[in-house]
Amino acid sequence: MTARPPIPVTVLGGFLGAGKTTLLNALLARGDRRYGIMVNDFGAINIDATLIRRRDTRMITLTNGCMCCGPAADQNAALLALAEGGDDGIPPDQIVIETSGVADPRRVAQLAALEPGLLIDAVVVLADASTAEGLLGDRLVGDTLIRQFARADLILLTKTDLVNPAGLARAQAAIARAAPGVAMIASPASTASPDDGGFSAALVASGRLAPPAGTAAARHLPDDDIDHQADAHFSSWSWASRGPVDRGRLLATLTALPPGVLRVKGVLPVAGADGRPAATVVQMVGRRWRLTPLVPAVCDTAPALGDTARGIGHDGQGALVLIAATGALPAAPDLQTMFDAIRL
Ligand SMILES: Nc1nc2c(ncn2[C@@H]2O[C@H](COP(=O)(O)OP(=O)(O)OP(=O)(O)O)[C@@H](O)[C@H]2O)c(=O)[nH]1
Repeated sequence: MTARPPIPVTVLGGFLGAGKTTLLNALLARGDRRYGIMVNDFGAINIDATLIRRRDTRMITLTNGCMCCGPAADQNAALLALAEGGDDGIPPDQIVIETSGVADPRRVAQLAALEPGLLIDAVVVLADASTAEGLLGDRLVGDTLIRQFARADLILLTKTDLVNPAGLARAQAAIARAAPGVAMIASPASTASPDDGGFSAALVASGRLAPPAGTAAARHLPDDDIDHQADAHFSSWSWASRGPVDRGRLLATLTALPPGVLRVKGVLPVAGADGRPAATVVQMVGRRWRLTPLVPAVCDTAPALGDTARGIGHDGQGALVLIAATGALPAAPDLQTMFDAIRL
């Protein structure tokens, strides 16, 4: 009997809204490999589980907290379930772990590496070219980004379409100062895109989604460099719409949020001028927001294990998660009042 070769595991990290789910969707859209996906989201509801368009893909979701600080047993039990394959028992060709935007992806990789059947092939950390410089210098969140970048095998600059060449050069310089010696690639702005099939797809197709040879194993920093309390620096608040919401009031509410709110994401039944609600993905990264129709996940396989987001986007169900540095999130009753007022 021949021993089964270890399954390669790619850990996808990067700060809140850097583009991890977009990249993952581009990867899945290629349909060339059998992926096992593990998604960890920060907040009480795993919105990413709804946004990942999986096809013939086994997915496990872990919600809340930071995977790197949560119980290793939970993460590794989930990974083992993925590695065993679905009902057909066929193991995936590759496992991709999307960490939450506040996690230390290297720590996630270190825990996964404890499993004998798995082989870490890369910790890939995404950097939003339009926000990286500012966030790296931010008193509240800068350390989280520095740690993520410094412990990466490869840094991918996303959103290069949103910056001019000088802005891109500043972002690259700031990241290089935070993570000296870590390989970094950016796509030409012409191929960057907010949608799947843009930057991420071009990157995946180019075969560059792997670290230069020899760097993957080299970046094992001492354990005391790990911030085990990363998730304590961030707070989240979630809201269930329980019915349709008004588009105009939603936008007014999003733009009225204080700048300390770093990330808003969710799926809501949004009613436009004709009054008919449509399941809509709500994305806000910093001050930049985007509403797009929900593309239903293609689920040829069993529902995601641990999927707390099932039902969201259907039957008038909607939910939003807000994330901010601890102390920067408005009081829960105030948020509740603001968002309750957008209901139809
Ligand atoms: N302009 C532009 N927008 C992008 C790009 N990549 C992603 N986005 C947008 O950025 C927003 C956040 O993208 P996600 O892929 O959800 O980011 P994420 O890292 O998974 O977010 P979290 O899981 O909350 O940390 C979405 O509105 C995307 O459409 C890009 O290359 N250019």
